[in-house]
Amino acid sequence: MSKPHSSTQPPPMSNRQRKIMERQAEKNREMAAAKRTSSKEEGDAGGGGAGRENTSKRTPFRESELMFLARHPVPDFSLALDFRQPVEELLKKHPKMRRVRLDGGRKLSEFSELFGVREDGLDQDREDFAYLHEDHPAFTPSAQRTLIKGCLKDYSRHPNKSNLDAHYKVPSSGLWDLHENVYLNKQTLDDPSVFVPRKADVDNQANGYGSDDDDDGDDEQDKDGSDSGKQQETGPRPKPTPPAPQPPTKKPKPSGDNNPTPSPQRRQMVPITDETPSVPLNTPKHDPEPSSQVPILPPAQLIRKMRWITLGYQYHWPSKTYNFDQNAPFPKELCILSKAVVAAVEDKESFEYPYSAEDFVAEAGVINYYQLKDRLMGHVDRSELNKHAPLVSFSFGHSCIYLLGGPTREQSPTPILLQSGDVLVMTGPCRSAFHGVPRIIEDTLPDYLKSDPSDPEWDIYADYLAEARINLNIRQVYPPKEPTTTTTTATPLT
Ligand SMILES: O=C(O)CCC(=O)C(=O)O
Ligand SMILES: [Fe+2]
Repeated sequence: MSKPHSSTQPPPMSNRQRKIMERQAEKNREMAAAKRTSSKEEGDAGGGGAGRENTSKRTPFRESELMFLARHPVPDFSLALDFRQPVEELLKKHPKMRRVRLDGGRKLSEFSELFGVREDGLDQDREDFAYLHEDHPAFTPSAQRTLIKGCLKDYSRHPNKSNLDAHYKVPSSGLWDLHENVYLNKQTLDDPSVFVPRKADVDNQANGYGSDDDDDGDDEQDKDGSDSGKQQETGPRPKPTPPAPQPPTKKPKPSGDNNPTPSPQRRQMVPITDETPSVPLNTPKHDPEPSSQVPILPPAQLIRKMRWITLGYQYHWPSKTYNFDQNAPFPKELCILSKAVVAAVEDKESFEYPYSAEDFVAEAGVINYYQLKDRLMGHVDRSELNKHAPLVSFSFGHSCIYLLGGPTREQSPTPILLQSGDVLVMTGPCRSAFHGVPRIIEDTLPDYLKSDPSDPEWDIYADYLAEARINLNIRQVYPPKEPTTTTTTATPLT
């Protein structure tokens, strides 16, 4: 029953009025977000940071970002390269595109059974080309589900770090397990231990959370002034000495300096600029102060605030460099998988920039977790010492628009529709191209990820994916141990 409205209250709105107002509010939010991002970028690039976007100075990359992140009008998603449309149409629509035959190399399924043979027999030609047809995803639905489970449950545990670690004392068993316990009614929200406490509140207290393998290095850092976080076994591969640090063209800002109310780090809002140092610096790496303001949330909500986790050599976002003394064990299946992808595209005649799969070692990875409204602004991944090794990237869940630009933001980017199960390899000059994800596209979750009648455990993952995209990307950090002569032909990458 609706209440009669009093004269002091505004008159009730019609549905139409409400819709118009909501649309306007959304528009205002977008414009404010675009302004914030652009002023951040201008600030980072030393462009004055006036806080206002000078439309005449917008780069083609920025124009493209703005077009795809707009909600009204809805962008024309058909502008994006869709590798699953019939190949003739794809090539006709995008005359600059080439089709690369991969049949000289080994089949992906020889490397990993995650590239298994489809039960429906639709396998012919599947591995012949560097891009894919709708009926021939690189990953079978069940392989995608396996990797998604890995990304959410297994790889997100310590010692791998997540953005939440800066402010929360996440238990060593992982946030997903806690979420699962509540989801499966093994624990209820009446149980205080299901709420992950703030780091600021529990630091220096015996709290039952954390353990040796929960050590994030913060305390060590303060103690001795160096980035001496947890030392991990680095394995049999000797660490090459990193080249002498070069002074950055612009001083990297100390972390958390302009973030008075820290929230779980949103990597999306920290674009990497042209001036980001191209080699890791051996400077102390400071983390933001744990905030006493971050909300205490039920696991189902906190899990949606997880934006990234790092695998292998732990990446330090505030300084955009690696922590070379924090090398978490790299999941073996991901080493095999990424090597298989590099092998599939190695040394083909069509490529001018071969990289030998033998030289490829998966040493670091990032898993990006996107909620539907999230975005990752244009950047170049330039923190790895090895700028020639391909970057191998897997997409799961909702589709996105991926903008692939050139060496500067001046080059107009190519929008690519990345769908669940797609594999993207950035290699050759493309390895140092600007790229970003301005848009996750709603209602694009494939049916096979919405439910799995054969797996009752899948429901919790399906719920999460109903509003999410996951990107797993894998990098080689160091140059190969014994470089082969064929790998050094690439043009220098800035
Ligand atoms: O989400 C993606 O597809 C891209 C992620 C990315 O560029 C990165 O993590 O550096
Ligand atoms: Fe990237």
